Amino acid sequence: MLSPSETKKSGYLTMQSYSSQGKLVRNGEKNKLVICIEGNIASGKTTCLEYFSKTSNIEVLTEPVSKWRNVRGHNPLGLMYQDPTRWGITLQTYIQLTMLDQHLSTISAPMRMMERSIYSAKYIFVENLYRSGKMPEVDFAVLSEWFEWITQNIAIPVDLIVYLQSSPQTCHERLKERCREEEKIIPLEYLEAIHQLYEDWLIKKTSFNVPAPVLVISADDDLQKMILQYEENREKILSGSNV
Ligand SMILES: Nc1ncnc2c1ncn2[C@@H]1O[C@H](COP(=O)(O)OP(=O)(O)O)[C@@H](O)[C@H]1O
Ligand SMILES: Cc1cn([C@H]2C[C@H](O)[C@@H](COP(=O)(O)O)O2)c(=O)[nH]c1=O
Repeated sequence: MLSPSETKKSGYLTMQSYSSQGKLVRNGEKNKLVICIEGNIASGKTTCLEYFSKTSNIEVLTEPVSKWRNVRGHNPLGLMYQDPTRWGITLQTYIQLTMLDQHLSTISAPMRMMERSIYSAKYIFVENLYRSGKMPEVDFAVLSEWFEWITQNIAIPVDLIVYLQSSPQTCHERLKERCREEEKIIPLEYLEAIHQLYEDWLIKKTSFNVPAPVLVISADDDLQKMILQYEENREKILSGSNV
């Protein structure tokens, strides 16, 4: 372990000190806001990020789905949808790594808006695989140990969660329209299960720790109305506040 005075440089990451909770923290980015856009599959997260990417002084990070579809020639996302019991751990281990990589990468602007988080990968998707009986207990235990080690030892600050709250039916329609090959077999029931986990986490707050205040935006509207909502909420989002 590094002592607080030691510095370890690992490319994009300079870990130099510990927080008051004893976690490794990055230096120099204390004043930068991190906003995570959360929501069901095809709820409109990427579209929302595209809209805000036109604002100056915001860095936008979309989910690294292309990596999940192609790691050294393999497609863990596709494999997971074909056989979740066999490949769920493979996909979720890789997603956890790539999300951690995004959280720890240097922020190039005063504010970062990113799609989902290491938290939703675990609290929504791993949880869903496990609860639906598609992830073996041992796989869930190993992923949970990894997640707990990461979140207990590394500071992963999030200032605001913007929850795009949409009905599973809307997401199902949009998902069919988007037509990602791997997702063609997703039934409405899958989106309903993901929706319920999101609601328990971010609205009822009865399942897992919520790492930041939550701003809820209803996302069933057409694109024009969504833009109006984004404008109505612009100030809150850009100041990292839900009030
Ligand atoms: N408000 C909206 N009304 C209609 N279609 C939308 C809306 N927002 C996004 N879409 C479309 O729905 C699909 C999923 O949107 P996307 O932004 O990729 O969702 P996510 O990133 O949450 O998975 C895309 O085809 C997108 O063009
Ligand atoms: C974070 C996360 C995502 N997935 C799957 C769900 C979707 O098929 C894609 C992400 O697409 P979206 O349109 O951005 O929602 O990846 C998963 O299976 N596990 C996860 O942890």
